Order: sequence, then C-alpha cells, then structure tokens
Amino acid sequence: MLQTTQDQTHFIDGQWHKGEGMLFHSIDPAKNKSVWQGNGASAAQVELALEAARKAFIDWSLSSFDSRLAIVKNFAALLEENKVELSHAIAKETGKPQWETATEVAAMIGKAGISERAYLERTGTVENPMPAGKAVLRHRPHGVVAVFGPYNFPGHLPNGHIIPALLAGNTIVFKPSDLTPLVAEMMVKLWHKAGLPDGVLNLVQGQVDTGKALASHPQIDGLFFTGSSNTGKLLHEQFAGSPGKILALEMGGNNPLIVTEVADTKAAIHDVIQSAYVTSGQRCTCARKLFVPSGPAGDKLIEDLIKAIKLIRVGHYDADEQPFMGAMISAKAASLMVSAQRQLLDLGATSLVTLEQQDTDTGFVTPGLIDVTAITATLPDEEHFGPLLKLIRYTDIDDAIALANDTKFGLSAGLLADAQSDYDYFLPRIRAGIVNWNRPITGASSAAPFGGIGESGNHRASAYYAADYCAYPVASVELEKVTLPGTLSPGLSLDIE
Ligand SMILES: NC(=O)C1=CN([C@@H]2O[C@H](COP(=O)(O)OP(=O)(O)OC[C@H]3O[C@@H](n4cnc5c(N)ncnc54)[C@H](O)[C@@H]3O)[C@@H](O)[C@H]2O)C=CC1
Ligand SMILES: O=C(O)CCC(=O)N[C@@H](CCC(=O)O)C(=O)O
Repeated sequence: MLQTTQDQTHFIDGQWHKGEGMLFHSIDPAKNKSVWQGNGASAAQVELALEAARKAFIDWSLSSFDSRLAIVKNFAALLEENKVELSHAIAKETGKPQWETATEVAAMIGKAGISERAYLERTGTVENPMPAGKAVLRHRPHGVVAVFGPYNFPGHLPNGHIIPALLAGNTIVFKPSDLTPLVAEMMVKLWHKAGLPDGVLNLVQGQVDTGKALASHPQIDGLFFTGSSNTGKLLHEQFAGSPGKILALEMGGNNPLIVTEVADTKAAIHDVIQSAYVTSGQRCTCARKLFVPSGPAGDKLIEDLIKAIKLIRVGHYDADEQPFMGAMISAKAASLMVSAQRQLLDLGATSLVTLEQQDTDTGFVTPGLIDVTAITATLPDEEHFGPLLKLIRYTDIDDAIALANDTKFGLSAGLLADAQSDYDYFLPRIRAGIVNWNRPITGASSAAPFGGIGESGNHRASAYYAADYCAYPVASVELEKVTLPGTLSPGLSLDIE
C-alpha cells in the first residue's frame, strides 16, 4: 500500500499523476543512497491541484464537523497501523534515529485529539442571549490553503497544519520539503485511505519552482508555512498588499539557554545536551547559545559537559544500539556546519569540542562546542541549523540576558537554575515564545501554543493555536422574526397608517 512509483508523484483530485517538472530525488543521508525520485509538479499541475481544491471546498466546508473529525480519526488509526513503516521511512529520508522517528509518528497520532479539542475550544460556536435575540459566534474556513513543510519533521510539522486546517473545513494543496518526498507521499496515501473526498487534500512535490508557483498563485486564500526564516520572509514579501490572505509563518531561532546555580550538574548537562544536540541540532527550538557563569562552578560544569558531549553516540538510524544523533539531512548540510564553525574560529572563537564531518558523502557530524565569549560583539546572528553549541561565559546575569535577547529571532529560551527567584527574574525579561525552566528547550508540547516572536514567526502560533489561523470568526446578532423594538430611537416615528 505504501509502495512508491515514479508515476505516482502528485495527488490531484483523488488521482496520482506523474510530474511534468524537473526531476529530483531524495537521498538517504546516512547511506548515501537514492530513496525516491520523480519529476516535480509543473506550474500547470499546481494550477490543477488548486482547481481541484477549489472545487472540493464547498462540499467539504459544508460537511459536519463530526464527519470531518471521523476522517481525521481514521487517519490517526491508519498512522497507528502503519507506524513502523512510516517511522522507518522518516528515518531513511532524514537520517534521524528510529527511536526518535517513532516519537514523531506518535506526535502525529496525538495531533488528532489535540486538534479536535483546540477546534472546539478556540473556534467553536458560542451563543449569548441579548435583550432582543442572541449573539452567536461561529467560525468559517478560509477556503483553499497551501501548506509548506520542512525536512526536519517531515510528518509531524506539516501534519500540524493539515489536521487543524481540514477540521476547520479548508481544502489544501500540500507542498512538502523536496528533501522528504517519500514521507509526504506515504502520508497522503493514508489520508486517501482514511476516506478524504477527492480534491480535499492535494499533493504537489517539487523544488523551489513548484513552491513559488504555489505560493504566488492568486487562487490560494492562505498559506501555512514551517521552514527557514529566509524563505518565510520571501513569502511574507510576496503576500504584501494581500491583507485578505492568511499567512502563518513558523520559522527558525537563535535560542539561548542560561545556567545560573544548579546543584545537580549531571541533570543540567542532560538538559543542555537534549536542548542542543537532539535531532543533530536540527530543531528550530534547539539551544544555539549556552550561557554559563564565570568561576569554578561554571568551569567544572563545562569540563563535565565536554566529557558528556564526547560520549554522545552518533550513528546509523537503524543501528541495533541506537545512536542519540543520526546523520544530518544531507552531506551538504553537514559541510555547512563545518564552514560555520570555521567562520567562528576565524572570528576568534575557541573550539572546546570540534564538530567534524565524518565523511564527505554522508550527513554524519560529531557534536561541537565552541567558546564565543571573546567574540560576542561580532557574533553573527544566524541560525546554525546543526549540532554546534556556542558557549558564552558571563559574570552578570543582566549582561547574559541582554546578550540572549540580542537576536532578531525569538523562538525558545531556557533557564537552568535551582532558585525560583532566578526564574522570576528571567521570565519577564527574556524575549521568546517558548520559555522553559529546568527543562530542555526542545520537545515543545502540541497541547500548548507553539510560535516565536521577531523573525521566528508572524504572531500566528501553531500547535494548540493552529485552530486560530485555520478559521475566521463570524459574529452575528440573530432574532427569529423581524420585531419592532419596544422603544424607538429619538426622532423616529412609525405612525405610518
Ligand atoms: N518554527 C517552527 O515551527 C519550525 C521552524 N523550522 C525551521 O525550518 C528550517 C529547516 O527547514 P527547511 O526545510 O530547510 O526550510 P526551507 O525554508 O528551506 O523550506 C521549507 C519549505 O519551503 C519551500 N520553499 C523553499 N524556498 C521557497 C520559495 N522561494 N518559495 C516557496 N517555497 C519555498 C521548501 O521546498 C519547503 O517545502 C530551519 O530554519 C528551522 O528553524 C523547522 C521546524 C519547526
Ligand atoms: O507543533 C507542535 O505540535 C508542537 C511543536 C513541536 O513539536 N516542536 C518540536 C519540533 C519543532 C522543531 O523544533 O523543529 C520541538 O520543540 O522539539
């Protein structure tokens, strides 16, 4: 059922089509083997997908919430049935270890129930009595929306837009990352099997040209994007002058993690590693800057952190002894991390644990820790999307917080501190959409809003709040019969007979 062929690349109006655009393929970054190949969707095929979504919109949006929910539940049940196959495909296409991709599929399954609750709580129907009649709040779907997904969670993150969008009654054209087409194809096959009517969810695969054709098309009523800030900003520019279209951007971060005083240094080291190196540093929430106090306690923490980083197992996604870190998404992404490290060293940083690409044909890199204390004034405010953590030593917490906030991004931030008073000080001063205390800053909950400030997003938080951008409110005052009010406004008379 989940087999792939080159003739089944795009799913438009309930049918699989061969692509008419550029040939592209996805590569297993751990084994350097081709996983999937096909031709991207041409602009004409993108157009067909949008027409199909438009045609399907009326019936889908008028169907009952319960009937839409039933299909979402079928999909969740199919994910459960196919979880091993899907999690193995994610591992193969991204290099992430299978223990981790199993958690990705579990998050996808959990999204169904969470989105149902969010829909009812945030966008349900509310009635309030009025002196004459009642006030009713309802929500309507936007229409045809485009969903763009990133490669790092090729199942979970697009799914986090797709499920709430469908529950709200929108129809969709989905453009996944061109690095993970297999996972997208498998997901869409499961939706079809779940009973989604033709045209409600369409899949167009391809590279930037396909993305541009979709994002710039006048037929979309909205676009839900998870990906890099660079692409998100391009989309934002493209949407300028279209205030009637909804744009939800979930983008990158340059996230700080500050340590003050902690008794259990092993626990602190665990939380640092989980924040910086999980998914080989390829989470938007990953810690990029670690602030540790100057002095002997900080020195000891760093000494132990270095030892622990050197013990992190890096390896194949399917190894019997599972690694903590798999390969990065591509050999190119790995070599970009080596270059980023080189650039920081050239600026005057000191390597404490050197990130190394294990061979130039694969995405394997070892985790790195680099002391950038001497170059904070010239530190580039860039998201280095990989396992390279920058260390900054500080003496004054206000300086540390100021440096932590000295970024155009604002996605996640964390404090490791035993004193509640430290957190009380930190929380109102740090600028981020996710602020954690004594917990890793990765692994955000789908049951909470998920989004950042600055260039991390555009105030359209996802996860629990995705319901908000999937529907617009319609406020009505209603009275069953046209009725004359008891008192007329001054100056009005209806003595007309
Ligand atoms: N805030 C959040 O929720 C999350 C953000 N991210 C961010 O995503 C990035 C990694 O994902 P990537 O796949 O590299 O992102 P990306 O921006 O390269 O690609 C995202 C999607 O946009 C498409 N695309 C790329 N250029 C386009 C263009 N000019 N016009 C239209 N579509 C275009 C891609 O094909 C893909 O489907 C990181 O920056 C990470 O921080 C990742 C996960 C979660
Ligand atoms: O979208 C949700 O349901 C919750 C947010 C989430 O799962 N975040 C993950 C992955 C996102 C990323 O960082 O790429 C996390 O915070 O680890």
